[in-house]
Amino acid sequence: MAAKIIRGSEIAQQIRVDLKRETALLKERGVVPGLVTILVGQNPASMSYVAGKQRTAHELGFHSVQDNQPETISEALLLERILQYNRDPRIHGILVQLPLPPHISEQNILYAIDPGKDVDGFHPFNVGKLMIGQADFLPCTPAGIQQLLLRSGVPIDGAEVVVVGRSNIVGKPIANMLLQKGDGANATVTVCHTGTRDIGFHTRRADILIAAVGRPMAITVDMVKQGAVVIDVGVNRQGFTPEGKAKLCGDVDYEAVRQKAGAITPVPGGVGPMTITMLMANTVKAARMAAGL
Ligand SMILES: Nc1nc(=O)c2c([nH]1)NC[C@@H]1CN(c3ccc(C(=O)N[C@@H](CCC(=O)O)C(=O)O)cc3)C=[N+]21
Repeated sequence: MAAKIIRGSEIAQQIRVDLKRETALLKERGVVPGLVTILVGQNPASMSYVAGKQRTAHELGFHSVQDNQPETISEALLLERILQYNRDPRIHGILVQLPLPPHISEQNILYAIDPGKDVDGFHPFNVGKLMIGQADFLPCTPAGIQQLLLRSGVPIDGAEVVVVGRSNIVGKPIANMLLQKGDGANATVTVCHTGTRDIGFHTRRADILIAAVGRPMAITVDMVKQGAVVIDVGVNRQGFTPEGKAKLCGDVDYEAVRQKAGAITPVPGGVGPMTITMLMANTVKAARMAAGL
């Protein structure tokens, strides 16, 4: 039987309805969630992501600021802008779109963001809190994955989860989150990476397989257990649609794997829309925290 399709775009929409209501209630108390997205340079993919974030922030009624900086901006000037947003009481969330140009140290930038405004959850303080199960801000893509699983009724407690990929923004945090004690977690987690001897050996044991590799067709049907839940985090651009837009595909051989999996997320329309929505959820949370609510 073909897999159930986990529609991230629909689940994201449901969460946005709640966030919009919560934003309206906050506004009645004089608090308007404020988000700045800082984009350095003109990478087309980054421009499209940041536009999606701004559009969503507007829809929810946020105070939203798009700060575009030239590719040539110095690290010192970018740091200065961040410190300015750290002090700005209208701004509750600061997102610096990654990747940054090679002359700017990502680490220096991420360390400069006020941890209380770090809605990406990338500051080492927030990474550490996540590790000990006390996160204020879960990183957006892992938070989106967890919500997809929870809201699709996928059992996580006791499940064998295999994560393929060990990035700081997806692989490592989702592995940590699903490993925690408590609801929406308590899984047995394996993390595979480019140094893993036989990735298929591990993935075939997975009840929940999370692909965050960054390469099309990295997960083939022979690597998936019958009935497994497959979460595809890949956003790869391959060719163009007839309308001339970049065509997206994930890390999973979708057409083949959907015949074998129990459930699967599509690309687009799976994890991506959830990532943006969790950014909005974190911004609402940052605004509540700043107001002492
Ligand atoms: N500081 C920082 N924070 C991020 O959260 C961050 C980042 N840098 N750099 C790049 C990655 C990637 N990312 C995506 C967000 C939304 C979609 C998304 O909405 N995708 C849609 C399609 C969008 C399209 O058509 O281009 C979908 O999958 O349906 C994808 C990818 C956030 N990232």
